[in-house]
Amino acid sequence: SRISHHGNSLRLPPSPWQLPIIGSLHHLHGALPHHALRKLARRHGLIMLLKFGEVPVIVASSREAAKEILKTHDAITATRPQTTTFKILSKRGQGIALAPYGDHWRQLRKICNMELLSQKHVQSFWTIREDEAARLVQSIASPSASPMNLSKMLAGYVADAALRAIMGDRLRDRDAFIQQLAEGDLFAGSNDTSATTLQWTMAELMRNPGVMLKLQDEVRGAFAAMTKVTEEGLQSRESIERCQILGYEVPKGTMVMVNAGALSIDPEYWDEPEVFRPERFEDTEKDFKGNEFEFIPFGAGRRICPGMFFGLANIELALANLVFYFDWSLPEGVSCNELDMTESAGITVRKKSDLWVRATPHAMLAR
Ligand code: HEM
Repeated sequence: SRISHHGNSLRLPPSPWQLPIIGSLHHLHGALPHHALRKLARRHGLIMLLKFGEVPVIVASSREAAKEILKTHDAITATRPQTTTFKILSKRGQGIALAPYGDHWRQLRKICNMELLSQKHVQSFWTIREDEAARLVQSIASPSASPMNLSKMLAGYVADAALRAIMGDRLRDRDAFIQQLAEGDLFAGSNDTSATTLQWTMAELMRNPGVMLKLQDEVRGAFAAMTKVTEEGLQSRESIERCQILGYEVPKGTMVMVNAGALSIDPEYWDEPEVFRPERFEDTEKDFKGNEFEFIPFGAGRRICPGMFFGLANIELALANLVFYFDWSLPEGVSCNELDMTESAGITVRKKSDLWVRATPHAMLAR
């Protein structure tokens, strides 16, 4: 369809059919939102215009469109929509992640970048991380005949490591505190993402014993001479001005979404994208830091995740410890191909069911 601007007729992106009040929302009903959006994009194009109720939303599902939004027009699209729902969710824009692009956000972002989440600060928390990783290893090593809920243990590790970095100490009533924090701020972005990444990674490794063995060999080889594993070794935006993306008009105030999940499993850019094959990154220089728009797990542009180094540091150390110290197996009667990999809906796509596994201490733990 077309709109008129100063007498010129401008081309809007294609849209699926809409209903009067709910707009395009019925197209998202019944499936996980990121799956439904990917399916719609296949039918209507790599850039399409939806309506979430009254709110116009541009969804970009190609590398080129993502680049135009997150690089060329980043200053125009870096704000967050201030709809009533967003205001409630963001406690009127006080938390950084949902704050509109402006002075309040700039100040919060500065604190994140210069203080808590700077690479220098993140490095300085290494003793906390090593300490928490050691506690995780100890709790896994405690002898028990029954399988353990690894999802829960990983979530606990991530929360303790983050809390100690932010607050200076572990909390006795951590779980209740997390429940409160999960509603807002910095902390929710930190915990869910890192714990979920670790849980999916371990689940994929359990399903792919060949990859698990390779990773164990690598980590055990690297740390063989040492006594322990050490550190040494979403999104939605809004346009504040009108602009054009791939020749299509994006009117001022349109919500703009880059479907980063769809890009990261698009066969156009990836060979067998749904197969867990970490080796695919061995021979490429592919960057995950917001420069290659088919792979932006931390976003890109002005609103790129400020907690990238913090998250990666926690994830890498925990994963290295898990595969260094233990051999892993599934509970009796569950085979690798039967492992439940169902996703659940949410800002972070969590694993629906917890990961239950058995850990056998590797010989190195005895040293
Ligand atoms: C695996 C771990 C993580 C992943 C995959 C991840 C991913 C993301 C993504 C995709 C965004 C949105 C970027 C955009 O809108 O363009 C984001 C924003 C954000 N993340 Fe993370 N994140 C992770 C860990 C963390 C951690 C550990 C922290 C804090 C300690 C954190 C704090 C934030 C904050 C504050 C924002 C909002 C930034 C803003 O709006 O300016 N994240 N993250």
